[in-house]
Amino acid sequence: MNTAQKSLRDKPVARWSALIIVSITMFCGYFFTDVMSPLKPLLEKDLGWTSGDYGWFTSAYGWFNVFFFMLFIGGIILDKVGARITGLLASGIMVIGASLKYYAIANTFPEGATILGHSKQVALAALGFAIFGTGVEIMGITVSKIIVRWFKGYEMALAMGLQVAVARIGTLLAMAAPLRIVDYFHGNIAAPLAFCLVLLIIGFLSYFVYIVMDKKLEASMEKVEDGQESDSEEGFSFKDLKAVFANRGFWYIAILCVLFYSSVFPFLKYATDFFINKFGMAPERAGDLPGLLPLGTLFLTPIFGGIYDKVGKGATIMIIGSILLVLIHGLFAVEGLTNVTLAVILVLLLGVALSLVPSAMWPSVAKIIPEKQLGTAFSMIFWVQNWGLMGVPLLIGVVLEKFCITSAPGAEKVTYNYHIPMLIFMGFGVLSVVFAFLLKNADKKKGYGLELPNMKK
Ligand SMILES: NCCCC[C@H](NC(=O)[C@@H](N)CCCCN)C(=O)O
Repeated sequence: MNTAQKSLRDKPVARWSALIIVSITMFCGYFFTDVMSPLKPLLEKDLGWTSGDYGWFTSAYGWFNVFFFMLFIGGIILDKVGARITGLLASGIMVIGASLKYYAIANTFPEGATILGHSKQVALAALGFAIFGTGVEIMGITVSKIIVRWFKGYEMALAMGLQVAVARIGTLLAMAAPLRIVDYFHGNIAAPLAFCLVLLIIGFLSYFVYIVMDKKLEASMEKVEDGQESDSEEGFSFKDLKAVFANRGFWYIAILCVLFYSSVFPFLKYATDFFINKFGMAPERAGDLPGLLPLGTLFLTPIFGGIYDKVGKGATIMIIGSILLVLIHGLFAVEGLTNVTLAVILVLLLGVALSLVPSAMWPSVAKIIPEKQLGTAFSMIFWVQNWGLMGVPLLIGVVLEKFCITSAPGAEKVTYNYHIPMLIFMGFGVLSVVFAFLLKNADKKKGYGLELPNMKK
């Protein structure tokens, strides 16, 4: 009898239950990450923010991750103390950061009070978002490692795809719900944040259930020969870090990651405003259009993940997704193309791209990097990616304010031409294609197995 069968991870109900629990925590995190995006026009109109303020505030998500190496520290903690404590800390940090952001938006501050050249409100909201961003990103690497722990040798890409799909429901709600919630609460712009905060607390509490499951898994793994993978045994070492850095495949995937995501998530931060300005959509409905993007990914990410599990072709999937990005942002950039049906099609296609690349990229990390270095590797990839999540929204905000205003100075409503921002997003797409090809080439030479199925026969 195969003793490996006795581990808890070998029981489908157990591993899928673990996945559901951690997915709920991430869902809440993704909802909060993007909840302010559809509110950009309102922040400008009601609270007097500028595009520059908005870009700066949005970039705060990555501040601590990038400059204080919080992902790196999170990765070390994860590898040292394991997913139980790290996940609890991370989701607690999410709640703290979100509370501060809510406080900033829900209150008014004396006029003229500034911090770092921004109004006190913008600065406090940014600080809250920076704290939250640290928590949600560390939670992201923790969940990645949890999935590998439970699903390696099983439906790993499908599981990662489903987790991301559930998280995308959070993004979907973040696009479609906030303006409706504001409306329902008679123009209270902080109401969507309060709603999200409650969800985050639920996500935090649900993580306690995972902790119980993880303890049981560890106990069951101690009993089997070939599954001795307890958290305490996987310590961080600088040797591991050196090994990760010395791996060319790691760099290709990390650079592809920052380029690809730089043209998707920062785009989402401005998408509502873009559709209002370019396609003339009514502000109350403009959030619905970017909401279509995560909608498609809900179904497609697990489908593409399943294809990768069974058929392989991971590197090719990433190339196709990157090429799609170039086409989509290229068409968005064309001036005069203002047909709403076209916008819907392009957003849906962006959803396809956002399903293709992540469904193949994340499971591929586990093929390039040995499991004991995975915590370190995921944290370093997220660190590289956070430069884009931080820098690109800031860049777009500055570009909009400096070069794209089309309304007369002092006009009640500021309007923008999004041509240059869309060209910037397209540029990231072009570079993604280059790095996706480099990755495929490296796979051929080094034999990572990116074109091979994930599932054991
Ligand atoms: N197993 C890894 C899954 C990562 C999913 C990936 N998330 C990220 O890259 C995060 N670092 C940033 C999320 C920003 C959310 N708006 C994803 O595709 O969502």
